[in-house]
Amino acid sequence: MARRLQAMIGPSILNSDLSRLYEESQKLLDNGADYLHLDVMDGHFVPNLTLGHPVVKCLRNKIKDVFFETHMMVSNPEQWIAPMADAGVNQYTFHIEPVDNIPELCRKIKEYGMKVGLAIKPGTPVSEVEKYISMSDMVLIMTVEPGFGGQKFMENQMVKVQYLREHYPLLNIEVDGGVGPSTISCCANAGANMIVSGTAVIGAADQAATIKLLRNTVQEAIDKL
Ligand SMILES: O=C(CO)[C@H](O)[C@H](O)COP(=O)(O)O
Ligand SMILES: [Fe+2]
Repeated sequence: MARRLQAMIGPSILNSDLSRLYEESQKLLDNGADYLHLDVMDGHFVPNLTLGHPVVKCLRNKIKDVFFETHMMVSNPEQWIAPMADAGVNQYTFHIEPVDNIPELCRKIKEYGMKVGLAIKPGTPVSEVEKYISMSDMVLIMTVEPGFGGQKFMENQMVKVQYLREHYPLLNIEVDGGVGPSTISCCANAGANMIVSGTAVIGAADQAATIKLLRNTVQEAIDKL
């Protein structure tokens, strides 16, 4: 059977009550999340700090069979490959902007048994990431400036998603930043299939219904491709 794109919702726990990281994560999964998007910041690549591999490892000890993606907003992504692999991360998504040898990093991430995600900031042209698609499992198009949750969705980034979907029909394309019920159609129609949503899901009165709405909107758009 031919491979088919799948709509997947990966909530970001960035704006949740981080003192209850496990409970908040488990609640998201019980409410239908397909994977967890864990935002790692180093206070250098972005002006904020979040969590690192020790916390991811503790979370992994409590949540066994769920796909963990770490979104590495760090200046030296090479440094954290081994610790994140050891922490049980499934996909290591890094920003290409500060990296000199992207193929080498992709190779090393795979060597450590993780999938490769390539992320670009809003100001980075899609041509910069296109060169490395064959070495990756997913491309992340940021729809806010990385660093903080709760920002406004940048609709002008959809041209990048459209371009990638048109040229790479089976590529996993993720969007991240300001995505929720009011912006999901835009992402779905452009061709994104992996959806990160933080504030909109965490703050939803009905988390399960919100996750379902996001996934259904994306799956319907994919099925029309
Ligand atoms: O990478 C991120 C910020 O740099 C977060 O994943 C993203 O902001 C999700 O949160 P929200 O949906 O609230 O924007
Ligand atoms: Fe993120």
